[in-house]
Amino acid sequence: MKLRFAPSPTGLIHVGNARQAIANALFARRHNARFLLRIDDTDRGRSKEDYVQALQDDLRWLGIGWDEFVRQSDRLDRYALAIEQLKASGRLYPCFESEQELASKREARIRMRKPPVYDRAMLRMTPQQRAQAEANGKVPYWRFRLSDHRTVEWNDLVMGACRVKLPAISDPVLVRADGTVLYTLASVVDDMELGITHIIRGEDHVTNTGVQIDIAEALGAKRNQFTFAHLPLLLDEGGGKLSKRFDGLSIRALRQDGVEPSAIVSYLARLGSADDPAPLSFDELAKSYDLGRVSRSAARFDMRQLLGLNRRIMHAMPFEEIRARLPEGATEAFWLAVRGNVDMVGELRHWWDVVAGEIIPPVIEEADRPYLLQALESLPAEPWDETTWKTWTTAVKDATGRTGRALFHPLRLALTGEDSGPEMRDLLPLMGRARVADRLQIAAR
Ligand SMILES: Nc1ncnc2c1ncn2[C@@H]1O[C@H](COP(=O)(O)OP(=O)(O)OP(=O)(O)O)[C@@H](O)[C@H]1O
Repeated sequence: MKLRFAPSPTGLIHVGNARQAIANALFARRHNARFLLRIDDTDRGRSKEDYVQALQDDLRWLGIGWDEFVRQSDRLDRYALAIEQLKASGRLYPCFESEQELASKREARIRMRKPPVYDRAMLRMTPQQRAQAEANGKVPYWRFRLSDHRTVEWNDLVMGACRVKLPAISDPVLVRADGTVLYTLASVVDDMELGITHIIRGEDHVTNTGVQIDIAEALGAKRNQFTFAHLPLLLDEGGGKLSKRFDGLSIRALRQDGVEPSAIVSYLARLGSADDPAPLSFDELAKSYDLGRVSRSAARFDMRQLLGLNRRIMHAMPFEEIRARLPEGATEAFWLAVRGNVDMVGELRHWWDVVAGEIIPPVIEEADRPYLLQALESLPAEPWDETTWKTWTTAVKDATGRTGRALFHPLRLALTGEDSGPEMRDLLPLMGRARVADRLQIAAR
């Protein structure tokens, strides 16, 4: 068995693309299959080298590796051979109509209430007419002649029984006038020659699949040579289509925000499936990965759910795993104190400033200011440990008669600048007496 993920390097990969990469990688791991990363860069105008690098970095960062790597731009000679084969068998035919001519034909068909399918006029062209067109300086592009009357059927691992009626589709252009090949053909040639057995991709390719099965068979593929799985598209939070052109939900942006790769993988692996997203390792996810449990309707990306998963992963993360990404000087005690209160790594800086740096002095209610100075008088001498907060607040309670929120809240606010956060019991020894005394005085002003 062999699978492939085949992105086009036309932008930063987003969570929708990543969902396909993850589905392929998990399925490959589950079935001990080979996994190929194929760069679909036949569109030279839109493909960028920087994106080829970026998508590999993003996949590696997600923990997705591959056994083989190919680029379509290195395989142009293979496509040229396939083109010759299809020309020789009469399945590729030259066309000369301009965009404008095609558009007016389409409009005419729509007016006549006929489906706007290409009428194959060029198939009826005589050799003399063709010679005449070329003599006039026209260079043909080439369409694939789809099988007549055929309905292509396959049993999709996600969508179930699928059918694509070829007569309802225009013969696809496979070679442009400048001789460059289109993705539709290049992809088929690669899948056949590189031994791909399972094609997992987005639902946007369902029609392509009907066409590509017909092309593959014209090139000698067996019936049902490939097994297909089309995953529904992932929509953004507003229900819109994700695009590489807007990078808000790119893997790169989530990484920069400090979201954990394992949270993204866990979330996308199970989003829109019968299994609830859970913080699992890649191997654990692979063990139970089942395309039959993926829903057939579009899934919607939900940032809150992803952050919820991220939070769960961070809460359980040992110090050694996070160490390199903590603010400089941060200790294990700091990590254990704050990890229950952060959604993302990016928020750690703030809590490090709270215990070891500066905070913006909070605004304290007038009535609480003298209270803070009273509390300062009861502040125990160092050394401090996790019992200090209790000892101190008990003394403050006895001295002031305050209890509950009136006792604790002004102290938390004065010391951290926040209404809530990690346990004060844990923060206090990290702050140290001098910083605590200082903050009480500043807040009481
Ligand atoms: N919103 C989406 N949800 C799920 N899968 C998607 C989504 N958009 C694209 N894909 C899938 O991502 C894989 C990589 O495709 P590709 O790189 O062509 O992505 P694309 O976002 O459609 O690119 P482009 O915008 O450059 O056309 C394909 O399997 C495609 O079906």
